[in-house]
Amino acid sequence: MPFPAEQFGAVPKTVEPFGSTLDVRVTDSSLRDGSHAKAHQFTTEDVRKIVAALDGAGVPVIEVAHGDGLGGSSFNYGFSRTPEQDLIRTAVATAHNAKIAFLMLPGLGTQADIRAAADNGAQICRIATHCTEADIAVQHFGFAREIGLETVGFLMMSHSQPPEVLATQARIMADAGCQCVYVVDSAGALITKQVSDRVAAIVAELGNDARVGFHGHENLGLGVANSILAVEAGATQIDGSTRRLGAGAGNTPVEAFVAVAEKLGIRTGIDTLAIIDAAEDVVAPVMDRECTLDRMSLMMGYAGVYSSFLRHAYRQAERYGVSGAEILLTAGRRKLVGGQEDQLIDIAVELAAL
Ligand SMILES: C[C@H](O)CC(=O)C(=O)O
Ligand SMILES: [Mn+2]
Repeated sequence: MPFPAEQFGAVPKTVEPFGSTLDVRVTDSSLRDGSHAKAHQFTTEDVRKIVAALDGAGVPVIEVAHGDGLGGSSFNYGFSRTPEQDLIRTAVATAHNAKIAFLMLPGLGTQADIRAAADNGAQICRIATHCTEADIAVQHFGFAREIGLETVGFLMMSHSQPPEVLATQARIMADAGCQCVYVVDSAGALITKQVSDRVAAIVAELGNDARVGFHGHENLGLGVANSILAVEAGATQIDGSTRRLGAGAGNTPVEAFVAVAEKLGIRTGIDTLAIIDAAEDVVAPVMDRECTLDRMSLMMGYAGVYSSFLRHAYRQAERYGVSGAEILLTAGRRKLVGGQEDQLIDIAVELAAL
């Protein structure tokens, strides 16, 4: 199989090897990307139950934060029920083996938020920018490394740029101290080869300077397939959410990815049967509803819309009595990006006036 663990012996000096037993390191994002699907209403008890189950199944990294990262709790993005640092503290106290990661978007979260998360025991700082704006994260990567955190960079809405642009942006992140740059399919719009080409371009650019990861959404039903293609193209970190608990139609389901990986001989270190049970018995009961590939989610993949817009679009459709699918199609045509949630209101108002 083309997934030798030995490849991690060659990681650059800035990147710690995963060890000799993993081919791919999975990050479960249910407690961060899933925050969008829960309208940011996670409780410490939800976190305790889910982290205990994921950690028990061998998930090596668990991400916890507001859906829009540290500092995301706001009028524009939606207020958190529980302060995110409380959620992070609970996750750290619960996990025996898993590392706890958090997300932050420069401009929303601050260095003080990063410091607080580190003080609360989080070990991995994931910094997300729109995929043409890596330069706004340079000081954040530097700071996170300075205080001893492992770093990940998210190039959001990666479908919107060609591989060579992403490679240039990945270089900016790696030079700033980012240890793994992710192709982030925020809209769930990437289709098979489009993933391979983007991952391969970044792998070629970064060489041994940093790893490459892939974060998928299920809006076109391709999360698992795209993630496997990412691994074949050289990605060594893969995101998913157990039971697909994430924005839009949800993320790559960790339990399905792990099952497929096992069959392909790709070692994730996760117990397939235990994660299948965790999905059914622990994560599903915490969800408001299943993350499904219905008309609205499919529209996001089809039109290239940021998955976190889903619940916002539902809300504005109801408020102004217009079609949610039309809101999303218009958002796709206008190429809205994360942070422009308020423009969904403008679109709904315009549709209502037609
Ligand atoms: C802030 C976003 O939810 C980050 C993410 O998961 C994505 O772009 O996808
Ligand atoms: Mn996401």
